[in-house]
Amino acid sequence: MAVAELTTPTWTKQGLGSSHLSYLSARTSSCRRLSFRPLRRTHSSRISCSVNQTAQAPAAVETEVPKSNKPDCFGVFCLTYDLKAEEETKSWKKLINVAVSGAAGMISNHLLFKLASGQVFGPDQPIALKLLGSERSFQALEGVAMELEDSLFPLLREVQISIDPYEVFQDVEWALLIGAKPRGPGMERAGLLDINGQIFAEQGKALNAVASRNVKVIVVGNPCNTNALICLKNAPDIPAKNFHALTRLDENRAKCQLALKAGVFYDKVSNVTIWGNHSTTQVPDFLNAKINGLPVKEVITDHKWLEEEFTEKVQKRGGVLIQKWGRSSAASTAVSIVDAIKSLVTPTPEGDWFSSGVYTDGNPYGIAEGIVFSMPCRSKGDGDYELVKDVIFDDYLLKRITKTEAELLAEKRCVAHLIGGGVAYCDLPEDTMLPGEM
Ligand SMILES: NC(=O)c1ccc[n+]([C@@H]2O[C@H](COP(=O)([O-])OP(=O)(O)OC[C@H]3O[C@@H](n4cnc5c(N)ncnc54)[C@H](O)[C@@H]3O)[C@@H](O)[C@H]2O)c1
Repeated sequence: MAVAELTTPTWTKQGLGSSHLSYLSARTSSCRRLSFRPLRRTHSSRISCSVNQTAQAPAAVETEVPKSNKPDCFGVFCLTYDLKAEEETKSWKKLINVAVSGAAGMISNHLLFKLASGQVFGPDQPIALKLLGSERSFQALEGVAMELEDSLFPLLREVQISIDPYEVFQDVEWALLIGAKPRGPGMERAGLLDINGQIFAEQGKALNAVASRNVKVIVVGNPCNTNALICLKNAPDIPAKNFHALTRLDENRAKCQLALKAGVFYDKVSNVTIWGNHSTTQVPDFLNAKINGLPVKEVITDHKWLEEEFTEKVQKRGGVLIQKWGRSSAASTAVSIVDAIKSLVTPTPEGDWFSSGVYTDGNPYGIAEGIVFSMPCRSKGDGDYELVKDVIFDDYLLKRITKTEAELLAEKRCVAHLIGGGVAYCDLPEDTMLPGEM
């Protein structure tokens, strides 16, 4: 069934201040009828479907001035615009609440519009966006919300902006945690782990207190694996399995490099795992990866390239991009967040898998427990995942996995004070932040 489509509305200002505009008419693409429910009115007023899109003069409304009963909403999203219950059950799904932190940042500037358009959760999934920013970014956050208003996305039913995670995370089913502090001049990596770790400890506590008990959390802000660990340790009432650290951009970059080397389009590349940390110790796995269903090592016979250049190309991609573009890779990161969500809400194609940084407890590979480590996952499309069992290892792969594992264990020691592990002890061997992601 076609999705309701909001068009140029006839509107009226109702003395509530400039942000309180009331939609009086709307139409659907299939010319169905929508109901409009001004808040605090006793009746729903049914508006006929109209295809007339010429600008109409503002119409006076003679009923009591509607006031929002959604104290935390933004502008036009304080008004309810919903389908009649019986239409809703037939066509649209129940509203989902999605929180995005760092919502005024560069990555979010791409991601939010994908979420609101239906590209991520589907064209029948209405969405409430709850935007978390920092104090410094609050005005920019209002700007973002205004752009969302002006985009007239039919599926976008609510927008809330705040700097308080306890407000923003209320009842959320997805939390996309992008906001983090960049590394300041002279700041050691350990310093960044601590400063951002505190943000994720607080956000973990807030999720634990107010989010849906089955919330899915994707941590993007760096260092994302250890931030995800901190977050999940501070949210003991939410399954640890629900927390992810984003390594999908690395997977996508690895697929692109393999496709380029093999001279095939990237849809022919499958079964690519990124093992470990989202840092320069990450391990893009070419042993288990396939091209046209064949092992990569059979298709790319230049094994020296695979062992010596491929990994570096994946790791340095962000840095090269900054040199060309003058800014970091926000658009492709947003795309990879979309990919990561879609991988959890749609069944994984037969025989394939995707990478995600997930909690290691119970993993079948012998990786140390109690850390967040990127591993190969499959999903039935229900938001959950299972780890893939039928992968192979050789000495080359194991050696590198051990190195990235050691790094994550060192990061864990560094943030012990934030995860209930006693006194922190920081012995990070080297700086392994990915170029371009400070
Ligand atoms: N995992 C990945 O694949 C990947 C890829 C690219 C970037 N990153 C990381 O994502 C993060 C965001 O990148 P960006 O380019 O959007 O940065 P950005 O600086 O453009 O945006 C970050 C936003 O977060 C906000 N913020 C800071 N502290 C906050 C807090 N406590 N709560 C809410 N918001 C807060 C800032 O005000 C800013 O608006 C960085 O840490 C970056 O390193 C991760």
